[in-house]
Amino acid sequence: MSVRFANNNDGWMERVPRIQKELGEPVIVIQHLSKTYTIPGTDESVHALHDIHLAPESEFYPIRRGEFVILRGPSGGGKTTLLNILGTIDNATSGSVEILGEAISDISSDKYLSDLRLRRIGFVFQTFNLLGTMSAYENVELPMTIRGKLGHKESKERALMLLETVGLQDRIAHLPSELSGGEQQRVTIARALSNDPDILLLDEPTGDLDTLNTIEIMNLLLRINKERKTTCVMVTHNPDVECYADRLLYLEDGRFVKQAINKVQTPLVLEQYQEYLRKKDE
Ligand SMILES: Nc1ncnc2c1ncn2[C@@H]1O[C@H](COP(=O)(O)OP(=O)(O)OP(=O)(O)O)[C@@H](O)[C@H]1O
Repeated sequence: MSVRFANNNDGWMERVPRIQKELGEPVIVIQHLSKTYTIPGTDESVHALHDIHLAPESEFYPIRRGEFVILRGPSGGGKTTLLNILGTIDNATSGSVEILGEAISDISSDKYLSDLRLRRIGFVFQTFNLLGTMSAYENVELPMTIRGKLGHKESKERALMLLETVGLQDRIAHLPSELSGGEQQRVTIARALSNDPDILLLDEPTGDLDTLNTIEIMNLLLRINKERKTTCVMVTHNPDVECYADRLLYLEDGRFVKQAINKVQTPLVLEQYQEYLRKKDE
């Protein structure tokens, strides 16, 4: 699909389809973003992203504060690559990336980027990545201890409050190995929220979960997105959770090929969804 450029940036929000929810200012803007991986020891390279945009001038406009965006598309399409670049854990080969009004570039220092990640971006992956020797409570408290902004009492209170938010007030002393997959993912989400990030980046957060836990985790994310206005960018292969997004972006062969808007975010209802899955299997 072609990228349509206007003559200027003025009034781009007028072109954006209206949704029920109020969104804020742009928090992710990318222009001419490309990523090529070179395969070590060979002349071969893989073009994971090709000149993509999330920009005022493009039909794929910037991601705005409070927006819930789901990235979909076939395997190898570039979804994780894009998420890693947005999370500043990988570099673009060319193009520009602006996160929360700050330009990210090759010359951004490691200290600056790690500080940005610690303060303003939360990560949730398919595999829960919890520290196995630490309790749920200690896992959630850790990023606050690393940041060092809160005193011990405040960070303890905040960790307990976050564990309550994700419904794990009765599991605070459990080790990850003593928790179910859904519970571990809740701890990961609580940990990702510990420094009150502006953006949550989620890579297949329900990939390892059953139907009930998928719905519970998606409902939790929806609540966080709406109540805290946390911008969510989530990669998933599950088309059934598209209803949770404000916007769906489809990436194929390293390019955005399609975008769809949900005027209203709609949670799945467990019984109806189970019935739908049963009928689909018949
Ligand atoms: N570290 C790497 N080195 C070389 N090639 C890579 C690397 N990471 C990703 N790629 C390649 O870049 C392309 C995009 O990969 P990416 O993981 O971003 O796709 P994806 O859409 O997330 O796929 P999936 O849905 O299977 O997770 C693929 O062809 C992949 O093989």
